[in-house]
Amino acid sequence: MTMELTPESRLAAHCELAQQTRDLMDAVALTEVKEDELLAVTAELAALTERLRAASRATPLPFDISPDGNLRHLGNAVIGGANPMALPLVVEMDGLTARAEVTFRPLHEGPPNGVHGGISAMVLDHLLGQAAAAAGFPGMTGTLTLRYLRPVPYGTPLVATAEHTRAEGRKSWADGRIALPDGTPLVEASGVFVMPTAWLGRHPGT
Ligand SMILES: CCCCCCCC(=O)SCCNC(=O)CCNC(=O)[C@H](O)C(C)(C)COP(=O)(O)OP(=O)(O)OC[C@H]1O[C@@H](n2cnc3c(N)ncnc32)[C@H](O)[C@@H]1OP(=O)(O)O
Repeated sequence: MTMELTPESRLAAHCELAQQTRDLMDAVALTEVKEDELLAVTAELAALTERLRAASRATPLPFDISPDGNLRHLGNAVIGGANPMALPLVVEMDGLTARAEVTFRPLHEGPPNGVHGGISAMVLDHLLGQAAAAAGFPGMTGTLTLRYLRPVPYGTPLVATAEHTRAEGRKSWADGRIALPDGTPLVEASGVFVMPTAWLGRHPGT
């Protein structure tokens, strides 16, 4: 794991850029402006892309320690504030349960008016993994099993939760779900997380 010391003000500016980019992505997905305007905006964006590429890294921002002392990963595709692909999901621990409020956007459409199943899977993969890690059993996803019970709407506040259930050697298990605020489950997930051999010795008890 690489740790970097980057000034907080620059990281905050990077996160603002990522948020502006998310807003742009939403606007692109929904725009109805005329063709000449599409072409003009495309040209402006191409110029902006080149400005950002003037100084570029090979990989997204790595794990680091935030000023409040917590491990964070601003480049992560699910929780990373500096990654425009990320929702970003804000995961909180409620006892041993990992919990995140999530409102999907039209950008996440799979079936008409619903969220793509792969997007739900991505959120649950992360949340289950974080629950296992918080319980002291970090690992890579080995197997993720999903049960899609009801279509997942976008534009509606939803709640995603996950909890570690058991561990055996390098393997650990977690369950989770995405649900309506009244608890009605929409998607359920179970996952097996395996601590790679290369991680052995880096974590307590391994
Ligand atoms: C806090 C942050 C949370 C982040 C959550 C996000 C998680 C992710 O998205 S991770 C990315 C997606 N996952 C991957 O890329 C994983 C790719 N696969 C791998 O790296 C390896 O195959 C890995 C690590 C899963 C297993 O490799 P390795 O350690 O060599 O396994 P191996 O020694 O053969 O097996 C160890 C045990 O795990 C089991 N196992 C191996 N692979 C799997 C699997 N895919 N599913 C279930 N069990 C498995 C084996 O049966 C064995 O069990 P037992 O000890 O009972 O015999």
